[in-house]
Amino acid sequence: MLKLKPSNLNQIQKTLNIQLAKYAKVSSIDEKERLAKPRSQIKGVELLRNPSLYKGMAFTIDERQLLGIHGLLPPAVLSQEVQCLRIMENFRREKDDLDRYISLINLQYRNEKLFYKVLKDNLELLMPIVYTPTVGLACQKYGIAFRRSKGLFITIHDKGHIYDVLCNWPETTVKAIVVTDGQRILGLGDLGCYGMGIPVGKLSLYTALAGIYPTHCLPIMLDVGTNNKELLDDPLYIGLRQERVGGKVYEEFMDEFMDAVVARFGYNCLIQFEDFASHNAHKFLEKYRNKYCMFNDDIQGTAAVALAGVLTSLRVSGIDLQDNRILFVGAGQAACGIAELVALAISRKANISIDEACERIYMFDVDGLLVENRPEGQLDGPKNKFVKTNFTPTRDLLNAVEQVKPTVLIGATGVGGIFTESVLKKMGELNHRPIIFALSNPTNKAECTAEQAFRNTDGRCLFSSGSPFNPVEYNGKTYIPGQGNNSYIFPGVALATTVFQSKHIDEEVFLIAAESLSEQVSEEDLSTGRIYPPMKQIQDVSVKIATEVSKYYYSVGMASLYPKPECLETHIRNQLYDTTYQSYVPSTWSWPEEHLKPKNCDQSSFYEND
Ligand SMILES: NC(=O)C1=CN([C@@H]2O[C@H](COP(=O)(O)OP(=O)(O)OC[C@H]3O[C@@H](n4cnc5c(N)ncnc54)[C@H](OP(=O)(O)O)[C@@H]3O)[C@@H](O)[C@H]2O)C=CC1
Ligand SMILES: CC(=O)C(=O)O
Ligand SMILES: [Mg+2]
Repeated sequence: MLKLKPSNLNQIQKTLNIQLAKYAKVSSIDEKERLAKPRSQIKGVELLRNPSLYKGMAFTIDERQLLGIHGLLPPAVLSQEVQCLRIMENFRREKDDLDRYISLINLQYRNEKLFYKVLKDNLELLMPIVYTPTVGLACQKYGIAFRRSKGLFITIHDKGHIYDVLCNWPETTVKAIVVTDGQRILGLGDLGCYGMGIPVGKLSLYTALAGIYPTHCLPIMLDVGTNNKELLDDPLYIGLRQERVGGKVYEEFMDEFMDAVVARFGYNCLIQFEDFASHNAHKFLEKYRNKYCMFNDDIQGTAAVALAGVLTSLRVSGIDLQDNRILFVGAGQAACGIAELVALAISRKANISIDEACERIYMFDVDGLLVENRPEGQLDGPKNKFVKTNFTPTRDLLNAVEQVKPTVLIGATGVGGIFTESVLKKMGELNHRPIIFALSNPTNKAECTAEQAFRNTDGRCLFSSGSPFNPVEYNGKTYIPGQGNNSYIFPGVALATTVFQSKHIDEEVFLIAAESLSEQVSEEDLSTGRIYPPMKQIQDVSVKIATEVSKYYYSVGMASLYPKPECLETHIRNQLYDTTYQSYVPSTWSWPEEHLKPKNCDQSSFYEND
């Protein structure tokens, strides 16, 4: 019997390694292709139930035979383009937006590539369905809209076992999580477990607007109960039927969740906080921002999109940033987040302190203008730095506008119509080009409509809203309202963070994102009244934001991807999710025979007689 000499074993191994390394170089399958292949060779009916692999009638006859699904589909083979036509035809036939939402979400559950192809190709039409405003309606009606579970539901009763629940998620590579506890869903209040529509919707935009792989994204609902009585009585309610757990138990639950994510998916896993109640949003941001890779979209993402809108509008109004008076209506997480970032931008631009910058910023909350001597407790929290002296207390917004004489009016209250005709007219009287943002979502919570803003300011205002409005015809001119929504920011920030594996996201990132977004608004856009780039350019916008943010990550040593790619933008573009179907039939190359045998050695010398 022949036995290998141990010394020669090493040599064979070495030679083989070199050959295999060469081979691997030639045939290296990149991330995109690897993910597109049927994982673990999923076949048969299981393949038809896997949304990341499913292609519907686009499976070729060869694929159907090879994968054991021949006969399980109608005989015709359709291209993805024809499938898209069918989806859009059905979309038009649906009777209302909720039905359109349900059928699109069903498509996402069934065939991810087709869903994202259709969404990307029809962004202006479909964004208002998968995102605000319809996603708000869908959350309110989630018991009816619910078809199939998507994402993870972790309840307060899982406390002590959160890591185990995370281990039930089938994907091992999760790069981004959007998490909510459902307490402040858009401007709709506490929707408990029905709020899951928001993480699902936000992550759909991670893929559609920034090309982040859907398999890398995980929506999570932290169900700690709900204080919404209607939901507790709703027979279709999908969550825990109990009041919200708060206090120490809730905080311990959150701490355990953050640590469990790191243990399961690593320090680089990005955690986007979404639609928590204001006090919790601020508290968790302060507590976790330096310890985990996280950000709060309602505070920081919103801040960046609003600052970008202000910077762009100032190109038209011609007033330097530091010379503006900015009045916020609402002093919650969105308003305070924007105010703080604007203050940072002013202090940098004018070379003044943050306190001096805050002097240019005014706030009006449910109890009126933020002035000194309010009853105890009313001025606590981040709004405290914007309290003014020398102003008369008022609960009347028009009076507040008359006193402050703002050049910029920003609403983030969740109170529809609070910018009345007289408030808007006053803004028009005070300013040649008033800047008016009605940021509250969904549409019926907007502080005013686009039409009200343009009409009451003789078409002179620079307007944006959180939810989309149609173009407005006024005095023979068409005005295109901007959509001041954090969806212009979070996809690009998440793209840079996941591709270059930053372990933290600091405030500078949102300043950079805001500047980058503003710079991408062309003079042509401005001439039509747009203060944000058109929605159809948004994937490109996200890549450019990601490029600027990644330059910053490398400049301060926050990136973990080394060696640093030569061109950051090209590297980002190479990572993007591709919605075209991949072929599942093996390509025709064969393993080259000569790579299997060790070269330049006499094989007989490897053996010795037993
Ligand atoms: N466009 C976008 O990208 C985003 C939009 N939003 C929208 O902004 C809105 C607010 O969200 P958020 O900041 O998180 O909510 P919060 O609950 O944190 O803040 C709401 C604020 O509005 C104030 N308010 C309520 N009623 C009135 C009133 N009648 N007059 C004046 N102020 C009032 C509240 O006052 P008090 O503090 O005294 O209670 C509070 O300061 C929501 O509709 C949300 O959808 C949020 C994030 C992003
Ligand atoms: C857009 C968004 O994040 C919100 O309205 O809460
Ligand atoms: Mg939100």
